[in-house]
Amino acid sequence: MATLNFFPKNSSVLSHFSHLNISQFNISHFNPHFNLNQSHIHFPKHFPKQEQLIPIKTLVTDFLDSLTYSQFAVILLGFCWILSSLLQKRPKVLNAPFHGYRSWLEPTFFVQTRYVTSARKIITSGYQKYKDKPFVVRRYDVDISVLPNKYLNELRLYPNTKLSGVKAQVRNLVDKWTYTTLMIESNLHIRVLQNKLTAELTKYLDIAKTELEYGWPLDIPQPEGKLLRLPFYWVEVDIQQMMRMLVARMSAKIFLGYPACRNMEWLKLSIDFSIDMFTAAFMLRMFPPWTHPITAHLIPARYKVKKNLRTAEKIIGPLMEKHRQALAAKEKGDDVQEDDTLLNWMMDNGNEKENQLFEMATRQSILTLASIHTTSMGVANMLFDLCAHPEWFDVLREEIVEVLAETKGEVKAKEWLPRLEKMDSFFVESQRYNPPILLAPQRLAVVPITLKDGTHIPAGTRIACANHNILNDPLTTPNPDQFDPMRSYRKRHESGELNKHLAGQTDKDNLSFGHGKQACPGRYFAVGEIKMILARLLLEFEFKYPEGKSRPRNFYADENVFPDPWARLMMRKRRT
Ligand code: HEM
Repeated sequence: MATLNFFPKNSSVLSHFSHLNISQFNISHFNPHFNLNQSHIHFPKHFPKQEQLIPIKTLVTDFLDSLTYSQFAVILLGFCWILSSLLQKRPKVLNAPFHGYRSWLEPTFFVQTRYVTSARKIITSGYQKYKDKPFVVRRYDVDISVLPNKYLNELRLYPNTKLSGVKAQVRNLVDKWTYTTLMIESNLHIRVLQNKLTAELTKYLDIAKTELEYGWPLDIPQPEGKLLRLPFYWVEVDIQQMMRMLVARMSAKIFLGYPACRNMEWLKLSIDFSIDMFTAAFMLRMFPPWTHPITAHLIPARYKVKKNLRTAEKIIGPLMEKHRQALAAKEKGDDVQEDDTLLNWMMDNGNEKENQLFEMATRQSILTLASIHTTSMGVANMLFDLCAHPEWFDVLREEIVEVLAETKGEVKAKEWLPRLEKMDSFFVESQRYNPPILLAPQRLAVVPITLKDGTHIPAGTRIACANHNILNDPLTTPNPDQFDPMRSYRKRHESGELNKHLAGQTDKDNLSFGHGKQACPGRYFAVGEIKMILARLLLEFEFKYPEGKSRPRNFYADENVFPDPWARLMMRKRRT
């Protein structure tokens, strides 16, 4: 086997190191509790003499000589990895303590590795320990300074040029290698949600409903189903996948219109894109940025992202061309009928660059990333919670029947949406237990910021709030361990604040959709979709857990949360 012959025996290479002063290394990176200046740490007054180093030197040379080229390459890469971690700038809130170390001896790499699966434990113990003070958790790629929510009212006044949500998001996606940089360059995808979708919410919910009706017999098994047949006895189903399909159809209808919303290639893409993008970014974050030019090419999920984007171009291109032709025909005075799609609005309101095919196709794909899994998880989690607390099925069903009676079967979202108050309250409670993320909102400090009480946030610092812990703090939610789905319903009616405590509204205690001007711009549409799907499911079907199963546990990948992908439910058609 070929081995490396590094140093001729008795070479003087090692003696070159004897002049180095150990304190030049940033040992605190390995463990921040390790302070070279602490008086209880003693170093010998003199470094060993050259003759004393000879046995070590022989050992090292023998070791290096025995290595194969590939072993050496792995060791070299590991060395560079550690070195670059030491040199990488990881700004944090000044004087905020690091949290998550098991002892002062534990290397940072171990803490970062534990964060991948134990972020919940680390953040929760930090929240309990520091409560009113900032602390720092360590992810492979970034240190996140977790701030108490007492700062939120002050922080929300900073514009996104100083505290940026989108920059935090694209860093999470490792933008340079996942084609998401365009989210920073233009906010067209946010403007369309704020100025068009939310401004005309009930109109778009009604449009989405037509697609729900189309997809219902295709995605939800039923006795007279076209593809899937559900007899009147119990059948085990993958409820999460069903919900993803329905939500993908509804989103496609409002974004791209007919017939693209029936294009299976687009529907598949809009479900897969999030998974591929998340996996690619998650893998990339494990490696230091200087390795990305190499590692990015070794990550299969990134190729899938690329492939998805090529497919998106293939589908979006003809739609853009069609709209351009329609505009030209309208200018000539022709009467042209078009679907009222968000894509058309984006084309009409976007500049030349935003209207380039690659940009538009990527932006549409990013919108699927933000909207489909989050919303479908919302419905699936409500069903999981209902099956764990089945006494609430009838309460929600009664409300739906009442609303249908009150509105005389009116199907317009404007009528039914605000009346499903108990379902709204149930969703808020379900989200309290099952947030999609443990640290929200996340912001990147673009400039240095000093808060009123002197807390200093250097430029480049990632800050966030422990949304899940805040909402589950007894000070925010009395008896937080009790699943009480009518909490916000009672709050509204007891205080007379009928327009408050609703799903989708954010405040400093409820950050499930983020906070401030940069809060989720699709949240009201998401809540409407969730209510629309759940109401129909509850009216037509019964649900329960398979024999011996109970509420599935949540999985964690860094601070992201998702329900057990293998969880199943039993469903059967209701005999009404
Ligand atoms: C239950 C469903 C959803 C949940 C839980 C959710 C949650 C969130 C959260 C926590 C944020 C970060 C906000 C912040 O930093 O303050 C966010 C951002 C965002 N969401 Fe949602 N979301 C949902 C549905 C949707 C839908 C349906 C859409 C699109 C129609 C959407 C589009 C976006 C976009 C574009 C952003 C980025 C905003 C920005 O960069 O300023 N979301 N969402």
